[in-house]
Amino acid sequence: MTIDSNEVVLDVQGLTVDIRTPRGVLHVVRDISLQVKRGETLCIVGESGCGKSITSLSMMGLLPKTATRNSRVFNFLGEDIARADKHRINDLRGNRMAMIFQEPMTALNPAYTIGDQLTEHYRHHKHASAEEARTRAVALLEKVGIASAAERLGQYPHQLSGGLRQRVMIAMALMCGPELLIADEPSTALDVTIQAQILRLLADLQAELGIAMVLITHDLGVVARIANRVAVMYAGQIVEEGLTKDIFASPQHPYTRGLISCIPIPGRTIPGGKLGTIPGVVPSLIGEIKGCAFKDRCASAQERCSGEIPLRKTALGQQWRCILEHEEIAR
Ligand SMILES: Nc1ncnc2c1ncn2[C@@H]1O[C@H](COP(=O)(O)OP(=O)(O)OP(=O)(O)O)[C@@H](O)[C@H]1O
Repeated sequence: MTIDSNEVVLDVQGLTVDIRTPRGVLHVVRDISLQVKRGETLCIVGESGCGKSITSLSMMGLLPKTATRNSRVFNFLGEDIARADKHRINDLRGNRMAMIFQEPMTALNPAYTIGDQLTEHYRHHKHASAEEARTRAVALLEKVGIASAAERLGQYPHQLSGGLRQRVMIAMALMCGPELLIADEPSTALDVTIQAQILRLLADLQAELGIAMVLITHDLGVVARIANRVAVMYAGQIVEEGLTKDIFASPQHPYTRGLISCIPIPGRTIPGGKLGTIPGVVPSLIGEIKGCAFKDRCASAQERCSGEIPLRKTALGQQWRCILEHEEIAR
């Protein structure tokens, strides 16, 4: 299929999300900007608790009631969805944008058959007959690699293995032909061989259908395998962003360097023969973070890291937030 790879499907500028809790307000997402183009996979990567899931839920309009979202720009296919009403968001969700969750059992209803769950949304959004919806459901189950698809329609989620349930979730997300697919740690709950199959399947479907995909992961190995671009999140901010090949070849932010040093890369010699770790924990998200959020864990931090942190860019579009010069950062 012909893909206009310059068409921006999702354009988010200056997104902030605060969550009210009994302990105080958590500033979970702090002024982030992201764009995803048609036919592209953007991976958002970072440690647990850095705001990846809340970022993805905000894109789908699925934030908890205790959350407040603000943004300068929040466009989906050129439409300002920050101002769209509930009815419009419901219409877009599941129809033109879809989400795959980490644990399919939380998204699948145990009381309904796979067939009912696959077809209900489609019939509602596409005004399709039961027969049309069934035909599409069988075709999609086959597409995601499920054998005896027609018979599977009559089964309940608990009758399927974890890997099959995740395939059903992917089929369900694709039923209405979405233009944006958001996958939040889609393979984390599965065992390693099934993980690889699910990621391969997602990558193949994304390429074949030309969908814009946002993949949330804490695993840089996953990023290396399927992302075109990567956004590294830390404490609610994007600290580095760029093409995957550039980020792996020349990571600029000390946090990105730390993450990369934690994974085995073929052909790389590891100093001392041991993979790295990043000591310390993510800072509290309550209150303001002065200067660089990573400074307390950064081996290269200096006094000026507590001041204003500039956004730097290469000519090729890689950007990062760090005040230190290249030669000041510990290798
Ligand atoms: N409903 C909620 N109420 C209160 N705090 C929340 C809620 N949802 C998320 N948080 C907090 O927001 C922060 C970011 O959470 P988020 O789930 O986005 O992180 P994450 O990077 O996706 O982590 P993980 O990889 O563990 O899912 C965390 O501190 C989390 O505890």
